[in-house]
Amino acid sequence: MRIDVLTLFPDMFDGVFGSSILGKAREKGIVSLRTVNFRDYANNKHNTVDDYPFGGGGGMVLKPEPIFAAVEELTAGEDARPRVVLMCPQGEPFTQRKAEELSKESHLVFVCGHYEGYDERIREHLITDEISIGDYVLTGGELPAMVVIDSVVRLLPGVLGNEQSAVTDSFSTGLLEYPHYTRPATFRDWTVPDVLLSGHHEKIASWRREQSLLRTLERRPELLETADLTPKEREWLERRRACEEG
Ligand SMILES: C[S@@+](CC[C@H](N)C(=O)[O-])C[C@H]1O[C@@H](n2cnc3c(N)ncnc32)[C@H](O)[C@@H]1O
Repeated sequence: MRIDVLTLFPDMFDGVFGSSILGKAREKGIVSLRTVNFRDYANNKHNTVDDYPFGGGGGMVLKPEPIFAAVEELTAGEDARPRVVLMCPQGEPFTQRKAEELSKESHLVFVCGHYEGYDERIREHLITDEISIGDYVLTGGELPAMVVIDSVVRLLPGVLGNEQSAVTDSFSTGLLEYPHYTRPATFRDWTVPDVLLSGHHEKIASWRREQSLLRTLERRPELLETADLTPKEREWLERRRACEEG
């Protein structure tokens, strides 16, 4: 996969793109991660990328020309138009489903906004997706782009080793993940559930599924509405719910 990030602050990505899973994915050649400073595409002698908003008001607005020029150069000659993702607090809330969807693409371009925002024509005529990482406002799109890129790249085949798997991660199954324990089996009188020490794979799998269901019921009950559950599991959850309420 190829990922290009348009930003005015490329240095912000150095540590994140070179460390942990992203660094390894890059070393293995699974992903190419590149930052492009769209100030280099400014079409004026002072390299200005922002201007005052028409109609007045506070804050500066990112101009369309440098961002269009950068995206058009990065995507020139490609048969299919790549996804061009704008980081934006007004965008679609980011989810694991969206990460899965983006991980199927061969080329992604991320556009990081700054200041008050960007000229609306960028949204109307250049962007294919707008993503928000939550209902709060950050200074720029760099941190949100890092969040999205990390969650997409860890889903690419060959990125996660055996020691870590995305398959059972929270949200991948539609549920929250079950609790984990490791050695020692007893720590300060607190013991690990017996079943996990039993070596009985079927019992362990069924305990984990039950814990996943319970945890989701307690913390994110709305996820259960769309989760892939058996009729037996739905009945069991209903009984649990009734017990808790009654
Ligand atoms: C200060 S914000 C602009 C907010 C804008 N005035 C508004 O109210 O919608 C500057 C840039 O940071 C990025 N940004 C801020 N919060 C974000 C969020 N929750 N998700 C994604 N991007 C965000 C966007 O790229 C945005 O253009």
